[in-house]
Amino acid sequence: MFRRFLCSSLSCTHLQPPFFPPKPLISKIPNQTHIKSNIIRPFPTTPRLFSQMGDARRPSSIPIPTLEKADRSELLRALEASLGSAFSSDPLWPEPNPLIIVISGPSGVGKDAVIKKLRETRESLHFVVTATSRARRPNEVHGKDYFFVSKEEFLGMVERDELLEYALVYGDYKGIPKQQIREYMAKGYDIVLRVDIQGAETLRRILGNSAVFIFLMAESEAKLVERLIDRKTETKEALLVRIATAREEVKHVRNFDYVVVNAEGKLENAARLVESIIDAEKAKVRQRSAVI
Ligand SMILES: Nc1ncnc2c1ncn2[C@@H]1O[C@H](COP(=O)(O)OP(=O)(O)OP(=O)(O)O)[C@@H](O)[C@H]1O
Repeated sequence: MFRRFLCSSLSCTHLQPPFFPPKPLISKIPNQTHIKSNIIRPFPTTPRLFSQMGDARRPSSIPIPTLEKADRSELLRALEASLGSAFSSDPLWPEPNPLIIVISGPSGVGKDAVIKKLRETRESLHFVVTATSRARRPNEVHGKDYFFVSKEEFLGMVERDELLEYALVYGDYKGIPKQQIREYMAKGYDIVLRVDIQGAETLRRILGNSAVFIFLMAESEAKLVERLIDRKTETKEALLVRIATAREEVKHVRNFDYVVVNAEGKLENAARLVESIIDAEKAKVRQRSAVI
C-alpha cells in the first residue's frame, strides 16, 4: 500500500523512487550520487509538487546520507526533499463506515442465542431493540429483549413513520425503530438487526446492498425441530406453524449475503463466524454505506 500511495501522489510515470527502482536499474546503481540523479531528474516536470515546497527544500540541495551513518530524522528530511513532499502522518485509509448487519433465519435456529454471544464479545455493536406487540415471555426484559407495546401503541408508531420496517408475525406486530439506528450509527456503532425472513426481505428492498444480510441455519431440519421443542415456548399448534414456515424460509437463503450454520453445541463457532463476516466487511475496499 505504501508503494501505491507514493506512486499516486508522485506521478510514477515520471519518478523512480530509490527504494522501488525497476528491476534492471538495481544492478546499475553503483553509489548514491547515481541514485540522486535518478530521483531528481523528473522533478522539473512536476510543478505541482514544487509549488508545495520552499526553495530551500529543492531536491538538489539535500543529498541523501548513507543509511549506516545518518540519523533517522536526517534521513527522513532528505528523503522528503528528494521526493518533493513531506511524509504525512494522516491515516492512509479512512475509518470503515458503520455497518448494518441483518441477522435472520427460521424460528428456533438460534438468532437470539447467537446475538447473546455477540453481545458478550463485541462492544462496538448496537443490537437494535425491536418493538413488538407480543406478550413478554417470563425470561424477557422490557427495553432489553424487546420494547413490549400494545397493538394500539404499535400502530401509532407506524402512523408516525417511526419504524424502518414492521410486520405481523404469527399474529403479533414487530418493528424496527429508526431513531435508535440513527443515534447509534452517529456514535460510530455497527448496528445489528434481528428479524425473521419476512423482515429481512423487506429490509433488502429498503436497504439494498447498503446492509449485510446473514442467514442463520441449523445443520438439519430435525435439529431445528428438536431445538424448538426443547425451548418449550410454543403450543403444539404454534410449533406446527413454525416448522411449516421454516421449510419455506430456507428457500430464501439466496437473497442473503452469507449463510452461517449454527450447529448443535456449536453456538460459539456460529457467533465467531458472524464476527469474522463483520471483520471482513469492515476491511472491504468498497464499503457499504447505509443511510436511514
Ligand atoms: N448451537 C446451538 N446448540 C444448541 N442449542 C441451541 C443452539 N443455538 C440455540 N440453541 C437453543 O435453541 C433454542 C432456540 O434458540 P433461539 O431462541 O435463540 O432461536 P431464535 O432463532 O431466536 O427463535 P425465534 O425466532 O423463534 O425467537 C433456544 O433454547 C437456544 O438456547
